Amino acid sequence: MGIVEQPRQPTIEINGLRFTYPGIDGHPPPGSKPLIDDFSLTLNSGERCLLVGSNGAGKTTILKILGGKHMVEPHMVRVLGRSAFHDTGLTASGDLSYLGGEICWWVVQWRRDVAFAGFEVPIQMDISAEKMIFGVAGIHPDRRAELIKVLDIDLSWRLHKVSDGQRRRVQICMGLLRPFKVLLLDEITVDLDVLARADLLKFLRKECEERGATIIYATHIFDGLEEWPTHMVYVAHGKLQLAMPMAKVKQISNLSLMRTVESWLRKERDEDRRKRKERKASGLPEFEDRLEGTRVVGDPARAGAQFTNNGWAAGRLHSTVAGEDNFQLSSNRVLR
Ligand SMILES: Nc1ncnc2c1ncn2[C@@H]1O[C@H](COP(=O)(O)OP(=O)(O)OP(=O)(O)O)[C@@H](O)[C@H]1O
Repeated sequence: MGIVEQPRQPTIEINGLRFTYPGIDGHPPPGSKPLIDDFSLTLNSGERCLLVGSNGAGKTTILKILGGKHMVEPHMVRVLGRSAFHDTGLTASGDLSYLGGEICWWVVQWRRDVAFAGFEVPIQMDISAEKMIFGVAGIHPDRRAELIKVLDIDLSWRLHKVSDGQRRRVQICMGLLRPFKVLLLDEITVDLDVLARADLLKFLRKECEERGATIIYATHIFDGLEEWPTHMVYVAHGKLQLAMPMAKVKQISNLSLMRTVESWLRKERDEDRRKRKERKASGLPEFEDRLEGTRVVGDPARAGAQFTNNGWAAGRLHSTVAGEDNFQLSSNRVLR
């Protein structure tokens, strides 16, 4: 099938998003500053957007909000014109799909730790890849066959015996079986070998070009990504720093994608260090906005995360990075 010119319709609309993780009482801790603040972005059908930023910048949080996993006011986030949190039909229908780095429920379910002679012994249920993949009802056989081929899955794999990368391939296949309209990828390719990753990226690109799907992909791995995205979004401290088409990124930086992102993060880190030094010199605590004493709810895997959040400081980057004047800050909510 050839490339079809897709009509430009916003599939993802983020309007002045603000978000703070709730404390133990389900409300943001008093006096806390929002983790995500004044974040606006619009993406259209067919666009593939790379979401980049340093560790703790807020990428996963943004993707989870878009995926309907955290509640925000309905007008702040619209996916296919609907509120992802309030309209559960979006994910139930498969139109919106979120694939995160976390091991999903069925991986956890077949590994249960049992007490045996005083030790915690993991027992694993013996399930085949075939049973998992063919267990999903209502999938077009051609799409299923294509994904099995793209991800090079051996249907006879017993999932308790395969490698992490092989298990991840099955997880990704399950997540892509239904023909999504919006796909949110939170670095899911770390375990994949170079061939599996390249073939998956090619498949995802085709999904956008032929079916008009929209993809946001948060990653720290830029190998083989040079020609993949149509747009780039850079987030720092929960704020949008840059949102632009890839062609423009290439205009403002003649470095490779990885070196370009590296230069942005280096500038950001240098600026953070400078601000901390200034605070310290003026007798203030080096880190702003400590959230000690709050408890985290909603995501047990992150239960300790609040204690590493001390470096979070409000405020947009004041210096610009590669491309200086070409930088478009969060007022530029539409990517062109
Ligand atoms: N459930 C939670 N409760 C409280 N704070 C959280 C929770 N999850 C994440 N955070 C904090 O929110 C901030 C942003 O985290 P997030 O996971 O969104 O960052 P990220 O950009 O995806 O980082 P990375 O590149 O390391 O994956 C971090 O400072 C983190 O400590």
